[in-house]
Amino acid sequence: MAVIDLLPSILLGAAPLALVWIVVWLRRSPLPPGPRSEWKNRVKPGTQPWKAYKELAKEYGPIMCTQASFGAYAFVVDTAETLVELFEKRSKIFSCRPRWVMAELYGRQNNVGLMYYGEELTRVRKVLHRGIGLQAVPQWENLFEYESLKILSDALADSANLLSSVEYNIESMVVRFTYGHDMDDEFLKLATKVSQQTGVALQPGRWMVNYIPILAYVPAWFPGAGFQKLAREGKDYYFKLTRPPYERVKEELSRGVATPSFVSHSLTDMAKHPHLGFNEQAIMSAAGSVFSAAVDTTTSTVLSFFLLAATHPEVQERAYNEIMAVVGPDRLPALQDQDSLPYINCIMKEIWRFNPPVPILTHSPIAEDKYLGYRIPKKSWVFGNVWSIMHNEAQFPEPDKFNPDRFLPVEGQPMPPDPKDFVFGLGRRLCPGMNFANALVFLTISRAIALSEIRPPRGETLLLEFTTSLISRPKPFKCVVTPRKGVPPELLAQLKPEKLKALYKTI
Ligand code: HEM
Repeated sequence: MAVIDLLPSILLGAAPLALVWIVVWLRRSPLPPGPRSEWKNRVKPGTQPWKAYKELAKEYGPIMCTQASFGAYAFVVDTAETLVELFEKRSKIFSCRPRWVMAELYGRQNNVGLMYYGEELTRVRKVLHRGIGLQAVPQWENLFEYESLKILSDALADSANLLSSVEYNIESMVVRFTYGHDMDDEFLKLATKVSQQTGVALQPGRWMVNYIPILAYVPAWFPGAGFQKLAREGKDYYFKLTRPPYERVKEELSRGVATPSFVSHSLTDMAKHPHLGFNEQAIMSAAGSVFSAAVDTTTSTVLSFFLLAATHPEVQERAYNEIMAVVGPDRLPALQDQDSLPYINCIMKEIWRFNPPVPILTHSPIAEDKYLGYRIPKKSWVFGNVWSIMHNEAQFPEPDKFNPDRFLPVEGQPMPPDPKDFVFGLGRRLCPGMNFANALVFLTISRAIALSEIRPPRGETLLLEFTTSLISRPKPFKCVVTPRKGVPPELLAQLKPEKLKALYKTI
């Protein structure tokens, strides 16, 4: 019998199935409300999208569907409650990253920040937790001590170059911590190049392959497949940045001459504690991710401190008085003092609230889910608008005012949300370097206040403006850093190059 003769029976048999499918499809929950196609008119390129989303959320509510392109939906979450519900309470579902095929071709899936949810991510995050988590912080106390003093010493010596010196010092510290070596120019050039390339790979709307993943299989010689050549080049750069420094530590460790570092500790742990399940690829990925994750975010925080301190001298005075009352004039604040310095902690929270270094978190669900009766499809993009949550007028009155007092307890009044619960992310993607960053930022701020005064250049008014980028930081500004009057010379002497050199040797 010919197939054509069977066609009526096949169609008849398939009809009920098709009917069931159509009914299920029609009865699906709706998508959340949102501006859809109008979205592009409401979020102007080059302006901070987190502010536009905040305005849109006033019309559309705590979760809105902004756009859909090639079947991928994008949602923006605007309230603390919804973000905690999705990213933290349902973190089993919402802990993946959206698919960026171009970033995969660039080899960036080895970078933890972009890695998809799964076994490999769990393993790499375990390596990171052991190496940079809370229990690892005391081991690196001398590194933080050194770094906080070096940043201040350079700021006092040449405040005109504050922005570049802060960034350079943080870069050097991260390399020293990760591999136990001093950073050289070649590493810095490579890291800068890799970071630019990652930015290019992630550019929204630029790569057709992000929308039509099958294009990833088109060979490089095929007309129009120039992206393959770029991606190959990007992959080679990433390899050069992450493999040789790792191999060098491994080789030094085998000869017993490795300086303590994240990599040397992790390799030692792998050999001594097989039950941890570490492997070399996971250690190399973890180490290769630290630089990009740590430098921009920490630099943003320290620069925000200098800008906000310069524009708020009264905050510096109150913090100085607290340090004098708790620590006294004869020594510098140390990590152990943090819990006894509530006002300094309020300043840190307010800096992170005022300009969260990562204003928007990007997660993706591994399965379809429902929230408030709305459907959130699998693999969609879910943006957590941390900036908006940190500028919610109900919880943070006058949100555009820098006011550390808002975090001091007032009898009978509820405390506002702690910015640290949001600006470091949530759930299974929570920043593993949070305690590391906290230690460095606390020492840098408290020591800068104890030893110096930070002011705008004479006759100038500083603007509190921040960049529009994945990691937002203050726009270029100038401030003047001078030694505080009356500080005992022995304390200021700790900033001298020879003293710093001696401290560096103890790390
Ligand atoms: C003030 C400084 C910092 C801030 C504000 C910050 C913030 C963040 C945020 C928001 C995320 C994404 C979380 C999410 O998607 O939910 C993240 C991820 C990450 N951070 Fe940090 N971070 C800082 C410093 C550091 C430092 C010092 C390190 C390392 C020493 C570090 C290592 C990482 C890594 C490896 C990831 C990727 C984790 C993953 O995707 O699973 N961060 N950080």
